[in-house]
Amino acid sequence: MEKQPRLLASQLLLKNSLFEVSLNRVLLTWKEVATKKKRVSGGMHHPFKVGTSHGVSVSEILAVRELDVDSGTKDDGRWQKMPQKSTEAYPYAFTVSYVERAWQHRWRCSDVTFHCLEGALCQQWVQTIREQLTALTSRPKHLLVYINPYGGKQQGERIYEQKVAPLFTLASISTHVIVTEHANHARDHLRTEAELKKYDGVVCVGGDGMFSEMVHGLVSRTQRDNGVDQNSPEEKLVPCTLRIGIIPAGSTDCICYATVGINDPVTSALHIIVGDAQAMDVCSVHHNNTFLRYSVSLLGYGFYGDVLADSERKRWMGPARYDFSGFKTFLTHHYYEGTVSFLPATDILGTPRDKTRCRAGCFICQHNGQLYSEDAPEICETDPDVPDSEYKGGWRVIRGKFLAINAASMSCACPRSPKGLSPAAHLADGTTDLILVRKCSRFNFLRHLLRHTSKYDQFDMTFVEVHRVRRFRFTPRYCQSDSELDLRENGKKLFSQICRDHPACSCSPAYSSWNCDGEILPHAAIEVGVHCQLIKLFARGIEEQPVFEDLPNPCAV
Ligand SMILES: CCCCCCCCCCCCC/C=C/[C@@H](O)[C@H](CO)NC(=O)CCCCCCCCCCCCCCC
Ligand SMILES: Nc1ncnc2c1ncn2[C@@H]1O[C@H](COP(=O)(O)OP(=O)(O)OP(=O)(O)O)[C@@H](O)[C@H]1O
Ligand SMILES: [Ca+2]
Repeated sequence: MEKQPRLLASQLLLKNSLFEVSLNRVLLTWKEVATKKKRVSGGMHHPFKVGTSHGVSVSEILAVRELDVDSGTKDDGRWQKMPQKSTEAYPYAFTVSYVERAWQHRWRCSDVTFHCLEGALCQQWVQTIREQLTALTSRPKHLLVYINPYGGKQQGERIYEQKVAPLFTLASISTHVIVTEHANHARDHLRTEAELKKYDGVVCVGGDGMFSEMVHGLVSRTQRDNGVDQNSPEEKLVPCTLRIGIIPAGSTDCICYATVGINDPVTSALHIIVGDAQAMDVCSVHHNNTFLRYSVSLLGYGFYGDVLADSERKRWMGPARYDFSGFKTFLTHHYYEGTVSFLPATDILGTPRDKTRCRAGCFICQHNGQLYSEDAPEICETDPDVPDSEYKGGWRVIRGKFLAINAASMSCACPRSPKGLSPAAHLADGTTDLILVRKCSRFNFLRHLLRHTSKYDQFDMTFVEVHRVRRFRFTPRYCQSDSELDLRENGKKLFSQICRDHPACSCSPAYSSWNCDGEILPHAAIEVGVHCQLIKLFARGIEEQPVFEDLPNPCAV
């Protein structure tokens, strides 16, 4: 890294030891200096350096405040006990709050207090650090916050008040907080009423369902403001400028997992405060040229659709409903017939079987995002060796009986499956991973499911295939027309009809439902397109390792 000119350097007291403290445009560092004098050549007394350096990136400083040492209080009102020695000899002090990395991608707010000999020096430090922070233009100053009081374990309000609001106050972020009163309250407010010009970002406190509300509100609003028709599946959508923050308080929190690495409210609040940005792909889902919904994580037909449909009736069970319904759906073992057509993404870097993972600063997302913005042609080579598939104008067509059809636009990592449904999927590469699980025995399907929780490859099975695609369509076998909905309402009739027609079948119903990020879609026949980097989150992707490899953890102080 290019050496940055020093802005300030002083010897300050920290926990009764003298430190050489230095600030440049990138780093605040401090290194212990021995207090014992040592005679060196030339007859002068020089302090000799002991201990190791501690450093924090300026971009990860949350706040700085002067301490009123005489009265023994911080200016945030909290009492602080001053060491006797420092109050006598170093009567002025300031505290720097900064991001400290803890276990498993968690971030914590840590404080370090430096004591100065003179008030002017103390003020100079505070002022210079404040100027540095003001220069960080990506940091939000005004946020619009929506809290779902009923998400997950119904702890949204408590989590926000106790863990998040104090951090926003510390970082001088002003908020307008709305506690939602009904489902889609946040979505509709964002889409029609919210004065978005007043804010630097929107935040939701809740689970994936609340995040989905934010996406729908913000994307729809942006298209409306720019005169784009959402109902046209071919339309290129306009990216949203406001970033979205998620304070996790839901049942699955898979967006948090995949974008931050953990579902921890404090960690997410800190990513918002430092003004992180992570672009994300969004899929639009249409039926017969009518817009249905957007999806950012999972579009699942068959297994995950059936799990969701069953679990919706058991919301009272809380997050455990998914395990209960998952077990039940596994036992029912239904398969569904239909045709999947898709446009493979052939011009991009990366495949769903890669060992590399989408991580902070992902090169594949950067590269493919650039390709997408240059409107590279989507050409697909034909592959005559693939059985029961056809090619039509670059599209591949596969007919079959499927236990599950899943499209994962990101890994979908979550506590149930830390590597996710598609471990090598990318957050912002303009593609979704289409996973086809064909009809197989219960035992084999269990093996496939179990591999989501182990190091073994869930795609390395004869009945599973995975394709990285830009668009796809699905048409269920028993319904090629608009009468699909009526038929679905008359499901029982159709079910028995099919069983009469196919006496050897295992009595699978004709239709499943699509699980679209945890919402049931009203149609089985859908068309899906990926919109590369349509939204931005207050996140940076999962960090691979600590930023300062050569410096010890600042929490050592
Ligand atoms: C044997 C254990 C196998 C475990 C395999 C687990 C794979 C789990 C993969 C989870 C992927 C979640 C994708 C996230 C989707 C979100 O947009 C959405 C909204 O929050 N969540 C769900 O739809 C919620 C969907 C929740 C689905 C839970 C499925 C649980 C399956 C349990 C199967 C038990 C079989 C036991 C046989 C003895
Ligand atoms: N005030 C409210 N009353 C009832 N439902 C609400 C309210 N506010 C939001 N919702 C709806 O609650 C649903 C679930 O919320 P949320 O996503 O926060 O939690 P969850 O379902 O427990 O978590 P996950 O989506 O991660 O499984 C959302 O789809 C949202 O539309
Ligand atoms: Ca993607």
